[in-house]
Amino acid sequence: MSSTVDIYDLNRTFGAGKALDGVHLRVNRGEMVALIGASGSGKSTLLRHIAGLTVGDRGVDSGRIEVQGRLIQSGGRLARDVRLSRTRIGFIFQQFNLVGRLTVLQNVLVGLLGRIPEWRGSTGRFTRKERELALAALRRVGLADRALQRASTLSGGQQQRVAIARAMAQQAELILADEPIASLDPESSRRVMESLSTLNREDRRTVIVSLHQVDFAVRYCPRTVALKDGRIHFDGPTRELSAGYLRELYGARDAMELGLDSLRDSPVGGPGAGGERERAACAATA
Ligand SMILES: Nc1ncnc2c1ncn2[C@@H]1O[C@H](COP(=O)(O)OP(=O)(O)OP(=O)(O)O)[C@@H](O)[C@H]1O
Repeated sequence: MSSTVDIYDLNRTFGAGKALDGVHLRVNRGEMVALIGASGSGKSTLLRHIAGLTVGDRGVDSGRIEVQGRLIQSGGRLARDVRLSRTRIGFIFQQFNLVGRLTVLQNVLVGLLGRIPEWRGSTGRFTRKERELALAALRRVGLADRALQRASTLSGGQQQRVAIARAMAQQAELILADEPIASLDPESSRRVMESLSTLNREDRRTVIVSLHQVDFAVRYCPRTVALKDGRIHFDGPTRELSAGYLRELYGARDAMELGLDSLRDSPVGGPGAGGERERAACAATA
C-alpha cells in the first residue's frame, strides 16, 4: 500500500514546552484518519507541520516529513520546493478561511491557482473548463445554487463545504482539516463530514481531520490517532476506542463535557476487545 504521509521523529518545542514529542506516523493513500486529543495536545501543530506551514525543531536526523514521497521538511528546514508540494495539499481551517468579498465560485477557483500560469490566476482568467470543474465541485457539496453569491453571506457550515469544494477543484491528494466542525451545529457538522467522506471514498483522497467530537470520528473515520502532550498515545481502528480510554485521554471532566460518557465502556466496535487492546496499541505506538 503506498503511503501519502510519512513522519519520522517530529519534535516541536515552544518555550519550555514540547508541542510535539517524537511523532512517527504513516498514513496510507485513501485513508480517512481522525486526529483526537485534549485541547493543547498538539493536533493543529501536527497538521501545520504536515502542510509545511511551520517547521519542527532543528536536528540532523529528525523532523522529516514526506507527502507522497516528496520532502516537506527535514531537520527543521522546509524543502526548497515546498510551495509546489503545497499545491497537492488541501488545508481546511476551523475559521473557514474564504475570501468573504469574492463569490463562492471564485473561492473555489482559488483552488486552481497552483495549477495554472500565474498571470492567468492573478488576472482571474479561468477557462470555461476550469469554471465547469469548480461548479462540479460545488454541485458535489450541494452548493451549486450559491455559486454567484458572496462567500461572506453563507453560514459557517456552508463556508466549510465551499472550502471542501475548493480542495476538490484543487485535486489535492491530501486533505488536512483542522477542527472543521468545531463551531458548527450538529446538522451542519454532519454535512461537512459527509462532504469530506465523499472526497475520501469517491476520489480516494487521503483525509486527516482533527476533531473534538469523537462521535464523528466513530461515524466517519476508520482509523484514529490520539495525541496526548504531543505524543501519539493511540493509533488504531476507531471502533476500538472505549469510553474508558477516552476518559483517560481527555480527563474525566472534559470527557463529560464532550458527551463521551454516552459511548459504551466496551470498544465502540463491539464487546470483548476491552481496554487491554488499546493499552497494547498505546504501548506499541508510544
Ligand atoms: N505559536 C505558538 N507559540 C507558542 N506555543 C504554541 C504555539 N502554537 C501552539 N503552541 C502550544 O503548543 C501546544 C499544542 O497546541 P495545538 O494548538 O497544536 O493543540 P491542539 O491539540 O490543536 O489544541 P486545540 O484542540 O485547543 O486546538 C499547546 O500547548 C499550545 O499552547
